[in-house]
Amino acid sequence: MEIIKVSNLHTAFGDNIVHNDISFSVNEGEIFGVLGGSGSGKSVLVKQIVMLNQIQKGKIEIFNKDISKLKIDDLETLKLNFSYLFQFGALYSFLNVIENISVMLKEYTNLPNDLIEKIAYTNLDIVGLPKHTAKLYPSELSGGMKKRVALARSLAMQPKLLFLDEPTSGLDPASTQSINELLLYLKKSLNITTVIITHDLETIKTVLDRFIIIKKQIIFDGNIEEAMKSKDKFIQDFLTHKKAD
Ligand SMILES: Nc1ncnc2c1ncn2[C@@H]1O[C@H](COP(=O)(O)OP(=O)(O)OP(=O)(O)O)[C@@H](O)[C@H]1O
Repeated sequence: MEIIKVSNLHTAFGDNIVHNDISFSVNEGEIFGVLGGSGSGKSVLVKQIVMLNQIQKGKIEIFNKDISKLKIDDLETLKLNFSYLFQFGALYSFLNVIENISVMLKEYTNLPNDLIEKIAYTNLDIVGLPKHTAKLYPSELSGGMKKRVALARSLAMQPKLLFLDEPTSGLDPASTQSINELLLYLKKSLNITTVIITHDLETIKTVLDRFIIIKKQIIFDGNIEEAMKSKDKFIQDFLTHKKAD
């Protein structure tokens, strides 16, 4: 089942044409990648899907609903179904780990505090962080741990759709691998549909079910095996990192 359907999207800022007739869809339960060189419009595209940026021309449907036609109340309800980790890992420095994980639950639900704490501890465990990290502050965490806390905070709202912008950026290879393993574990255990913007070759090869590569238009839509077989030089260079940035 298609969860997101983007049709004939055009986006331009002045003379700068960023998206020229972009169409693709994301299926339920898959980990879908949005790839492309720097400035190719990945962030703008994802922000349009999560309704942080306006759609200029074209259509985006989520759960079969045209998001530009929804009334404000229906939009707010729809937004509760997804989490967007913009600048993945940005935590509140003055809150400890468990308070950071609880933030959204406190803001968007009327659940009692003891239940919020229980949910927060469950999500701490889901992302593989031991209980004793609960009272630590962000300054006391490694980069990989911060990303896990940010992920736990998003998962606490039980989203059906998760958007991750560069989930492994700034991490060493070992931490990157463990975040990639976590993403695969989450897919298996929670069946969330995930859209990831990434440049990381390991993530592209091991985590993504399917991906698009954009360069004004969609120049590739498929899985890693299909991409590897492509004769297109840009795609080959992209997958060997000659053109990923
Ligand atoms: N509000 C805006 N006003 C004008 N131009 C914008 C605006 N937002 C984005 N752009 C332009 O749109 C293009 C795409 O930007 P975007 O941030 O989506 O790129 P990206 O693919 O995510 O790049 P990167 O990998 O470097 O993060 C860029 O040329 C950028 O300068």
